[in-house]
Amino acid sequence: MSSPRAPKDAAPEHTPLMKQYFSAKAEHPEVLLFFRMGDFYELFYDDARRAAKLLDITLTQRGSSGGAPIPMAGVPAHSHEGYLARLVALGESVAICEQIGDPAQAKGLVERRVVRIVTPGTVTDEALLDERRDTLLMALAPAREGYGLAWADLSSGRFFVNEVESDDALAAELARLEPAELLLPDQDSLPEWLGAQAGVRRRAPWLFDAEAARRALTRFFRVHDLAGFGLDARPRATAAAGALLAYVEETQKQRLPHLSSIAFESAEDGIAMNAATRRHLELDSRVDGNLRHTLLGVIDTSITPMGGRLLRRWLHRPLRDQRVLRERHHAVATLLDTGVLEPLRERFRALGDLERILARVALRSARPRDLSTLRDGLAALPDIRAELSPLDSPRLSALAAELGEHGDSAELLARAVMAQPPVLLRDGGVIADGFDAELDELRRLATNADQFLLDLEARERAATGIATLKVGYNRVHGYFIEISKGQSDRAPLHYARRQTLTGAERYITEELKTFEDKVLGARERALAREKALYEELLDALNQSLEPLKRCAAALSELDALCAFSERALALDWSCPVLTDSPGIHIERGRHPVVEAVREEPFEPNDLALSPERRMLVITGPNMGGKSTYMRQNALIVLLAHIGSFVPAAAARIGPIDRILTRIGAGDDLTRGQSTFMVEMSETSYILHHATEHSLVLMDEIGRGTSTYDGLALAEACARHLAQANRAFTLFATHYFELTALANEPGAGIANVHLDAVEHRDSQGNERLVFMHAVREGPANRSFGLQVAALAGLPRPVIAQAKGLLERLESGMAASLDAAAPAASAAPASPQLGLFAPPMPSPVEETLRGLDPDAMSPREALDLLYRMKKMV
Ligand SMILES: Nc1ncnc2c1ncn2[C@@H]1O[C@H](COP(=O)(O)OP(=O)(O)OP(=O)(O)O)[C@@H](O)[C@H]1O
Repeated sequence: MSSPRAPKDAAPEHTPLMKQYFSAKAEHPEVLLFFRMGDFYELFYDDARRAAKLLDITLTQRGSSGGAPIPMAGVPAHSHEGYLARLVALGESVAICEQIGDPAQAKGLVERRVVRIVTPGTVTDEALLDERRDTLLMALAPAREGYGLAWADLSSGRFFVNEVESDDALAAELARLEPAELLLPDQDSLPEWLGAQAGVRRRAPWLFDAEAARRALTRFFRVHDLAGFGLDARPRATAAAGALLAYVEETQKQRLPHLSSIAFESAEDGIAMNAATRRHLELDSRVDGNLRHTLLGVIDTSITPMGGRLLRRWLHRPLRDQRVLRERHHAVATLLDTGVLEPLRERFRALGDLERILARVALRSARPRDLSTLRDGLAALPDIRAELSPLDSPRLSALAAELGEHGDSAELLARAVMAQPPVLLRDGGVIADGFDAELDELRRLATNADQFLLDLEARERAATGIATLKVGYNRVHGYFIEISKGQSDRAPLHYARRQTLTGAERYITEELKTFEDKVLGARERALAREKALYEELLDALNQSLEPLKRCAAALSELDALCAFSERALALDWSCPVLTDSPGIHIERGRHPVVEAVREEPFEPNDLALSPERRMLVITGPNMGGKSTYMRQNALIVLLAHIGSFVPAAAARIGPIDRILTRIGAGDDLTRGQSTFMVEMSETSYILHHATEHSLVLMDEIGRGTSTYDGLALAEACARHLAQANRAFTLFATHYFELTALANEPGAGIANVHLDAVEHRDSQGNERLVFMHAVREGPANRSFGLQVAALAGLPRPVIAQAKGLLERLESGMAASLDAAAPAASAAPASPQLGLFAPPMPSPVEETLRGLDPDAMSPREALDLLYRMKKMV
């Protein structure tokens, strides 16, 4: 951590300015200190070295203090936001030390104070935030069993808590929420992987004390107890919330009226997905970084950033409550059927990011354009309500009611704020003309001054008859009437001498003095008045903060639901049916992302899973579409559970508690685990967590190790999933042996396959055409060599492989003739069976030919030695 390394014993020799710096730095040793000096924020010592490296700015020196030169780096105050954004993105925190009061008025050193600390999880400045992603601060309170979790989004005011019982559940929550900053108690007992999370900040363990937290929270929220937040008898969550609040208060150093309540978010209410599942299904990220080719990339056509953030939250937390989901589905259908979709979406364009604007209003950092956007947004409300009012949808009606009226705020903003205010309040011109008489007067004075002076000059010339008389101004003496020396004896008596120059005399009159008093500083006073009015405006808006926040939340949800409708219409999706009876039935389902990306038409496929048919073993050629089929079904189930329509002709889905996947592509080798190790730990997670309400995808399990080990593991896992977990499972495999599982009575396992056909094209080249259609029964060929040829393997290698394959297959055929009845499950054209009996070995031949009863002990021992040599 950075700290000034200044010579300690030389402290008395430090300059007063550096003493001021050290005292500020001493309070914030762990973060970079931006020390305001005039038009710059300066960093010193180790902070300067660190910032120079991170920001690629020049490291210089500023004189010396305490007998040593002071390393220094600085950023201009007017453009410091860009630098802050970069530091925060790099996980750094920055304490902002401002000059307090007016430097021009200060006697001696101007006072300086740290006014706030910008940290990755607490930023609220527009420039430092990702528009379409929440920025979360999280605190974690470990208990003897499980953990308490609290997370807050200061840029919206949302504050949640939860409790989890295991490390697995904790990891899943971290993967879902991806906090920008994670507060952990500074103690050794935490699992090692937690410390390796992004954005970890260690805090003193006593900050995570449940009883102290309860007191701090009741004080902060001004409540008697925490029962209203669902926090009574939840010491773990309370401790986490308290630790979070302490950090927020410490860094923000101001009131936080938008943090107005805490909500308990139970993990059981959502369909559980762990980090691997989110990654495998490419919900909102991809290994190649192409975000358009993710599920979110396809479904997010929301208009407002707040709508987009809500959609992402929904996507990461599919719900289990079918009543809520049915209401969303109904709302989406209503928007579609009634033709209000486009007019409504058009209105959303005026809205902007009301949610974050309101947070900045609460934090009093809202800028003029935030207020004009809020004004325009509120002005759009009556039209939005009018579009919604005739609709017959419970959810839409509830949202219309949540919007509220906000006539007072709308009217106030319409009167108070200029049509197009400047970016910053600093130079004024924000408060509209006609809003405040005093401001109008001050502005009139400031702008009319020039004309007044010209008029005065003309009048005085006429009155005195001195044609060279001039009215002027200088900083020291203020306004004056100037008459050349030669004419000065003609100056009227009421002219009071102000200044004598070599060639001229300068005078002041009563009228000019009065004018001067009024005008001098009119601009400054107008600005001060504007700032005061701006603060009053923020006060007034803060009076209505809660209803305004509810309005922004309702608008976000409307935007998200409209995006679902728009997608359903544009992509021809249908409304899923959620039922209480277990099973998943999908007709003509498609993969939303593959379909959007591919130029050729997508082949739709059905899925039927029920309590009697729990597992599908999926076989077929490489490139045949197995992975696509599995993922599309998971995505359809997921979309149905966030309230969206789905890419299928029809879908009927029973209760689902988890989606669990093991899919090979994009294995994360950066975590220092081998491919096989990753495969097995993900499989182990699935076998431990899948229930009879879970949807499990297993893609080519066992491929990461030797063939026999792999097959044995794959079969054992498939059996366990079908018999012990009893999960709804899609099991894609190249191990043909697994197709025999379907023959076991009562196992609930069926075979489906994908196919390809070979044909010669007009040039006589062999071509492989993938059918992409899922059919009942096992596949009969794997086309591995043909796919390898397609991939460009050299012809001699393919030719040699063909020869080897033929030899292996003929060996197989011979052994199959004599083989056990298990082989009867094999198709007419056999694949190579790994567990088929191999050719007899010389040792076996020898054993078969001997008669142990006819051998002496000595002969038996000799034979044993000979056989040992044979193997
Ligand atoms: N139903 C479909 N309709 C059209 N194209 C499809 C369909 N399914 C898959 N595809 C295309 O085929 C490609 C290969 O599919 P996929 O990766 O699912 O095959 P696979 O059987 O899992 O292959 P492997 O066994 O080699 O992993 C996909 O990238 C996609 O472009």
